[in-house]
Amino acid sequence: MRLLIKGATIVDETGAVARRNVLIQGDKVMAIVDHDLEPNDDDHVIEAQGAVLMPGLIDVHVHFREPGFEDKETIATGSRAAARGGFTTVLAMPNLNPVPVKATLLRQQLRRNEESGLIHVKQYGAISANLTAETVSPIEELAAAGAIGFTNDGKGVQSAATMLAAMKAAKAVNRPLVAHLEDQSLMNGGVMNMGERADQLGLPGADPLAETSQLARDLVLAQATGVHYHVAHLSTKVGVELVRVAKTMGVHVTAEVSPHHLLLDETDIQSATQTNLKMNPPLRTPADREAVIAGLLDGTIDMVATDHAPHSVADKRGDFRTAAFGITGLETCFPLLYTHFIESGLATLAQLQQWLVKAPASAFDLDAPTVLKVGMKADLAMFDISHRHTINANEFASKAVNSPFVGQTVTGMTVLTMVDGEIVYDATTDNTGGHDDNE
Ligand SMILES: NC(=O)N[C@@H](CC(=O)O)C(=O)O
Ligand SMILES: [Zn+2]
Ligand SMILES: [Zn+2]
Repeated sequence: MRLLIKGATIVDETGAVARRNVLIQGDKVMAIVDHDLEPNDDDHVIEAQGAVLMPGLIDVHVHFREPGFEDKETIATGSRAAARGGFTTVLAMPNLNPVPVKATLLRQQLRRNEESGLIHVKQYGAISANLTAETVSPIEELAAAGAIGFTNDGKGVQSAATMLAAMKAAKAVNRPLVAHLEDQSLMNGGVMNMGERADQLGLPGADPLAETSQLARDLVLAQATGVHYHVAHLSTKVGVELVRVAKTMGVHVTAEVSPHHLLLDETDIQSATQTNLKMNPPLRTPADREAVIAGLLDGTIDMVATDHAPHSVADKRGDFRTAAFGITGLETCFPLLYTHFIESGLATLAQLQQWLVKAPASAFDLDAPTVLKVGMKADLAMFDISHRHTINANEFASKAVNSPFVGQTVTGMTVLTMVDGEIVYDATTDNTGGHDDNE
């Protein structure tokens, strides 16, 4: 069977926006034309009516929780959430139980991802055992087993010697080293950003120097080793400045920012019970938020990654002192960015495609399509950008509902997601959600 998508809005190879008819056969895009295509009798025809068709989105930072924490999310539910968000490739974090810290575990994990994943689920290996050990894991073996990169996400690498050894090993196998920046000695048991807001709420604040001092250290180590160093969830103004300077110094550094650090800051926290505003790194100041926006727009920050961090309702219960760190992101990313960056006129559709497709694919050397063209693998997502809706936790395909964006009205909705030419999400038959109102 062939799939004919009529009247889709695309960003073509030159970056121009055009209206096209797109023919998909097997796992490939066979034709992209501006004239009518006569469908065969058994062709599946979809009227796009101007919906935006792009290569499937790529998220280099997700938590799928399986094995170890299946009450929060599984590979099946996480990848359904990804498909519903228009993502066709994700890179899954290793804060699992067991942590994939040797080749046998990594291979098992890749098998799980392959068997249960509705989309392409790549896997990071851990820098060290338990995400905290000072001895670096067997990175060469893990790379040979298929690790896409290395990180202890969830924990900062406390020792410079450990980080240096990890970078040397990652450089030797030509895989990226991804850093969750958190110097434990500067955290003060913080549950939000240190400063006036934390004081007003009477909550312990984490010093932003925990991020920036470790970043400064790592950039120096990255320069010395030549490793590809990738900054996870960059959240501070000084951090953006450090990355900017490092790039001019020739350090091989890339950086991601999360939608929530672009769109929220600590002033959004009105009460300690709003636990869906609790995550690591914490929401920072308005000046930090402005700086990460500017950094994304000027290319200092390369890409957006959601840090999809599902937690159960029980884990997010209580207040900032007790609730788990982290929020979901896969199902709200596109509409939030579309609404606040494209519709508002701050950026173009081509830039959005850069942040969510091209930059992640190129930084992590992924075999994913990055531009809509004939012959491309049919990993595709289509978004209705005339559709406005209010984000509703009941509709999430994720097991989790811990999103601070529930209740916000946004523009843009995934209508179709395809992986290798197979439809993995279709809004017209979407019945993935199933959360009770009072969950
Ligand atoms: N971002 C978070 O607040 N939490 C993440 C861990 C992480 O990304 O550091 C999680 O695994 O829940
Ligand atoms: Zn992290
Ligand atoms: Zn994370």
